[in-house]
Amino acid sequence: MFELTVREEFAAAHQLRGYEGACENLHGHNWQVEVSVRGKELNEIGILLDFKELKRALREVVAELDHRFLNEHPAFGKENPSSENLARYIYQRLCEKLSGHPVKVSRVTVCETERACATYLPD
Ligand SMILES: Nc1nc2c(c(=O)[nH]1)N=C([C@H](O)[C@H](O)COP(=O)(O)OP(=O)(O)OP(=O)(O)O)CN2
Ligand SMILES: [Zn+2]
Repeated sequence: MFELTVREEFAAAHQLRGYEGACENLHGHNWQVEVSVRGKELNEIGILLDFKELKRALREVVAELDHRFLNEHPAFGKENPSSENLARYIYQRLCEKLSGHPVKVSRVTVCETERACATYLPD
């Protein structure tokens, strides 16, 4: 089994509805996103999935979030744009984009800061 990992970042604002504290107020983060995919079969030149393709897919997903007020994004109309929900959303969008490739998304980590991260791991 092989695992590839790529990273991206985006800047966005959010507020956590129902949070008892300052995080209920509008504020922003420079979010860091780390994504890993797994697969068993390498192609004829020894590649599981071209990093270029993986980075492109992640950039496309991140572009939908960058410089947005995340609470107004359709995915977060009801669910809070917490790091946990963002990680799951990015996982779901990446699965769609990578469906034609011989890999499975194995984890998505979203960090609000260097010291606070949430990871979504599919069952
Ligand atoms: N499990 C989660 N907890 C919190 C989330 C989250 O998405 N998942 N989000 C927040 C807020 O977004 C807040 O902006 C972050 O709060 P915090 O990490 O406390 O940020 P501080 O800079 O204030 O951290 P300190 O280390 O306490 O200074 C809150 N929790
Ligand atoms: Zn926050």
